[in-house]
Amino acid sequence: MTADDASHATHRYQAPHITPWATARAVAEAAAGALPAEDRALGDALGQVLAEPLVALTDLPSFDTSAMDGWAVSGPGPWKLPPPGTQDVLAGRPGARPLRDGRAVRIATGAPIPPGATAVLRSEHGEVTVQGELLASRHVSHGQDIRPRGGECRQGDELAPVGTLVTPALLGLAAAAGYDALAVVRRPRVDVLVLGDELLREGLPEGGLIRDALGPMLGPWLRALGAEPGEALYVGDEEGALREALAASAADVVVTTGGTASGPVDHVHPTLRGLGAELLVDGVAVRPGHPMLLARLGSGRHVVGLPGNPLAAVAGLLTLAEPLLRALTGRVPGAAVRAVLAEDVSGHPVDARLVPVEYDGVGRVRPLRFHGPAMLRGLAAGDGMAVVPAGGVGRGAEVTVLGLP
Ligand SMILES: Nc1nc2c(c(=O)[nH]1)N[C@H]1C(S)=C(S)[C@@H](COP(=O)(O)OP(=O)(O)OC[C@H]3O[C@@H](n4cnc5c(N)ncnc54)[C@H](O)[C@@H]3O)O[C@H]1N2
Ligand code: MOO
Repeated sequence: MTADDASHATHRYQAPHITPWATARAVAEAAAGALPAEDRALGDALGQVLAEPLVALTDLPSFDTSAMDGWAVSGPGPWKLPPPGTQDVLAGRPGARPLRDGRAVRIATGAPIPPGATAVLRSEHGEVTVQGELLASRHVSHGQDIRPRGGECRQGDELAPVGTLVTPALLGLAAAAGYDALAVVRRPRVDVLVLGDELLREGLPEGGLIRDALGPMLGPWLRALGAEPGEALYVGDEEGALREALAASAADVVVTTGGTASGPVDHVHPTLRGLGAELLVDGVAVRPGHPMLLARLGSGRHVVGLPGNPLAAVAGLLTLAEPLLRALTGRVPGAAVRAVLAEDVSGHPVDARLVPVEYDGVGRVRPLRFHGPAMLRGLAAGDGMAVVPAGGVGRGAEVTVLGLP
């Protein structure tokens, strides 16, 4: 044995260590911290996470405003109206003239309340007499249907803390509060390397070749997890191809598919070994997907090795890529979703199982057929993946359900 062989023999890769499923997720989440902040225009920030608190840049509303179409009135009625042809008070038009006691003026929803107005009378609650006087058909209380300046927030109020996911609703709030851009955590760049000479990128499977199911699935899935995925890159099974592809990538995370097992062309372990990578997780006690791995390259970048069987790859995505990307994107974990099983689900004797499930409409989940490691049919019909502990669980038991994008 040469010195080089000896170092390999004692290296951690040579002693496969199966990590419990929950531990693997915790290791992946702890493997990285949030990436630096960047400014993004509102239109480009969806799905990123606030790197700074959202602080109101203005009072909201920023002026006293009418909540209804009708008349701005001053004091108790009846009220005198301005002569016909006088300008109404409309939304977006500044400079409403002051209203004296006993006077009223027509006003639109969202228009600034004229100085001196004490309430808004809704159009359906007022009547104009032939003498041109406005009468109310019901009592008008002081301040009625006036939205006061600052009723929602004052300038400087914190509207959302650091770590908040930028949703469509948050974009609307940010715009209302005066923002054109947001400081958000940069999206991790992820390269997807699809391994395998047997894969076709279009057309029908033939002659022992099959369609690549992972390239088309992983990009959108990674984007939903907050990443910026590149185009899938196809890496042949020849010696050295994976090493070159890893060396050429400048991404924060490289996700590989296939080649994690110990077949003759399974290059992931030997390549990582050759690069001196640190294996943080090397095999997980979960079915499908147990050959999945997580490694850190010398540059500090991470490699998530997903098994080639498509449902096993999804198990690896949910177990390792999701927590790692959650850490890199600064997302806070949502509350675990728990649901009651509508049917018994058999378990693996020692490993956890991830089983595609659908909601049954009354808050329970039922396992789906076509859940074999090489199948996506159950998953594509599903609402989530139930985590079934070793030994299985009976109908009526509660399980954790991992959501799908
Ligand atoms: N002797 C053993 N053999 C295998 C073991 C084992 O423990 N001992 N584990 C099995 C399990 S479990 C899995 S999962 C696979 C993992 O294999 P790899 O990650 O090395 O993946 P491949 O061998 O490259 O492919 C497995 C399977 O998946 C198909 N595949 C691969 N890529 C794609 C793709 N992009 N789209 C669709 N299908 C894909 C590939 O054709 C193979 O059929 O190893 C088992 N073997
Ligand atoms: O567990 Mo493999 O990951 O069954 O397909």
